[in-house]
Amino acid sequence: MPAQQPDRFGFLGPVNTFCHQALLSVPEVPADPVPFPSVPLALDGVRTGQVAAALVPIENSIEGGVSATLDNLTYGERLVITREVLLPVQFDLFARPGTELSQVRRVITHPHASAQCRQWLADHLPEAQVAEGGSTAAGASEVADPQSRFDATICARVAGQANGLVAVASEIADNPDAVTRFVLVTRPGPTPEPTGADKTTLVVFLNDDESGALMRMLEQFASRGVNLSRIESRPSRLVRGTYSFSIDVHGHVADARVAGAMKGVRRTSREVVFLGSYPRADRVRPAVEKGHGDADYRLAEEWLDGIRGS
Ligand SMILES: O=C(O)C(=O)Cc1ccccc1
Repeated sequence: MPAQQPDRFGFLGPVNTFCHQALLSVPEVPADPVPFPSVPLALDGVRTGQVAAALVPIENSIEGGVSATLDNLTYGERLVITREVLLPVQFDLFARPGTELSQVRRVITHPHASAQCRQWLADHLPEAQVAEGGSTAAGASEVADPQSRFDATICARVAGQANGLVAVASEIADNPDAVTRFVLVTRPGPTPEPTGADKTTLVVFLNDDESGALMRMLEQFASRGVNLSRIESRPSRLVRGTYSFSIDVHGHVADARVAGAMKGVRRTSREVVFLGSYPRADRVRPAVEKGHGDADYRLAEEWLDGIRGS
C-alpha cells in the first residue's frame, strides 16, 4: 500500500499538468502535493486515506464533462466535492529540440487537450496520429525520451520547458478562451458552510419508464427559482439503455429552495447522489426570486404548523 500522506493533497500528475497549476493557484493548499497517474488513482488515494483530498478535472468549456471523473464520483465509493477551481488553459505543441513541425508524425497528449486543438491539428497536422496519454505533462515526459516513438505533445508551456522540449507551434487551442474546471474532492464530512455564492452537484437516476420524467425533475428546480449551470446525461451502468443526469445547481443544500427541490427530486426519481455543496469559484451570488428565500420558506412552515396546531 502506498505511503499514507494524510496532510497532503493529491492531483492528476505528474508535476506541471494543468491540474497541478490549478492546485497551486489555491492559496491554502498544503505543501508538497502528491501526483497520481490517473483520475481514478487520485480518487482512490482519497478513499484509502493516502491523501486528505485530490484535485481532478471535471469539465472544460469546449469538450464538456470529464467522464473519468463524473463516472468515478457517481459509481465509486462516496466522495464529495468541497471546492471548485477554474483555470484558463493555453496549449502549445512541444517537441525535442531540432524537430520541425513538418516532421511531426505522432503526437501524444491528454484526450481533452487534443480535443481542444482538433481544428488546429486538422489544419496543420492532418496526417499525424494522436495517441492518448494519461495527462499533458506525462505526454511531455514521454516525448522528452530520445527513444520515444512520439515526436510531439500538446501541453502547457511550463510542462514543455520543464522537460527540455521546444515549442514548434504556440497557442494552438481552437478557442483561446478555454477554461477548465477542477474540483477538490474529499471523503464525506461536514458540508462547507454556505457563502451565498454556492453550487451543488447531484446525479439523478430517473424512473426511466415514466414519460416526462426529465421534465418533472427540471420543474422541481424551476418552480423554486433554482438555476442549473450544467446538466449532462451519462449512460447508466445500472440498467442498460438508461441514463443518469449529472447536474450542477446554483445554491447550497442549506438553502431552503435547493433543499426543497432536492426533496422533490428524491421523491419522484429512482435515486439521487449528493456530490456536495461548495463555494462557486466565480463568487457570483444568484438573485433569489421573490418567495424563494429562506425567510419565505420559514414563514410558510410556521403558517402550516399553526394550522396543524403543532
Ligand atoms: O493533463 C493535464 O494537464 C490535466 O490536468 C488534464 C487536462 C487536460 C487538458 C485540459 C485541461 C486539463
